[in-house]
Amino acid sequence: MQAKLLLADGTRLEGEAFGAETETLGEVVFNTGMTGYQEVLTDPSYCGQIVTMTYPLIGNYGMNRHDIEARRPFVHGFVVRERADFPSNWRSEQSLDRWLKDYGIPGIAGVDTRMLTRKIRVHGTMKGILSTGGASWGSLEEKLDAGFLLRDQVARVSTRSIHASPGYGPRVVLMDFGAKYGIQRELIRRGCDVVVVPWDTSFEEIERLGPDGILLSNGPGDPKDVPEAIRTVGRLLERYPLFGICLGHQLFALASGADTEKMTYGHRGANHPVKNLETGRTYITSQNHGYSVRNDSLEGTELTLTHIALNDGTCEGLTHRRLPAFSVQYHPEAAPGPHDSEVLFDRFMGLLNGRKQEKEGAAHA
Ligand SMILES: NC(=O)CC[C@H](N)C(=O)O
Repeated sequence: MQAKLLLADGTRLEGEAFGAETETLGEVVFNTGMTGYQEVLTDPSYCGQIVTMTYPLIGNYGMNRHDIEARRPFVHGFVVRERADFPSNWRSEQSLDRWLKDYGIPGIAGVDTRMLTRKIRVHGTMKGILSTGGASWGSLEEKLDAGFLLRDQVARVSTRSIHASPGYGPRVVLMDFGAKYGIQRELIRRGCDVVVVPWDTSFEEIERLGPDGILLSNGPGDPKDVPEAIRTVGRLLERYPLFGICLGHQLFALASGADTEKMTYGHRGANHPVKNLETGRTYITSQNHGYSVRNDSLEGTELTLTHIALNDGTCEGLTHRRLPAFSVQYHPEAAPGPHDSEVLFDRFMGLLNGRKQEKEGAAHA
């Protein structure tokens, strides 16, 4: 079956259909990871996006239950140069094609992904429509014109109810804006008592859960699309130790008076160099974002720029000067990606334990 991908600038790409037979509209973005397509497909931050992989062969190690990052995928479509029909790996349980079919996600293969990526690098990410159901170019043009990109992705991907992973360590309320499992895994590995709450949980409700600290998760879309969450974060910040990751980092910045902006084509891949300005060390990081905190908006706030991207100088990390709160734009949970930055979870544990001891000290005094 033939598949068609039409971009907002009029570019028409034809290829071979795989995955589900359907039609989907989304923001066309590219990811440069050589491996990790399974973690990419299941990262809820891709909700509403059609992802192009720049690595030319995708699907060769199949799909397994262990490497998924959320209860289901939210990505809208998948674009590859060549897909592997016969995966070969001892962990593989299913082919990429079968898995995409099961979740109703369309894919297109045989596309010149280098040309597509260069286009996005120059003109920026753009709206596109992908059809695997035999639609005509004319009907796709109409639908692309009339269709619009989602703005309510966080509400679509966040958990609907509060749930816990009990532990004996400090209690962390994880605000789920589209959290990857990797974040919870890192907290549980450190013994935390994790309570996951929906993105729009009120300050009062979080307070009733008695947290020792707050983790703001990654998530899809423009951080300014969730103003109620920004207000809640502003109040939590004054009260609890806090760690923000990716979208969580952007919400922390907005709640502290800084500003964010859309990037031309963003950072999506597993080898983005980031420099820690405090130590001078450079880390290789996993990233997936299309917005960033404006460095020039930090003046007049209580935030200090702690990390920058070495490719373009954009903001990758912040610390609050008065409060025990910090954030990074990249993914320390590293799924997919290098494990360089796991230490950030230890830094957060340091803040949590400090607070727990303070509380216990007060109770015994
Ligand atoms: N992975 C994320 O949390 C991404 C944050 C935000 N949606 C962005 O694209 O910048």
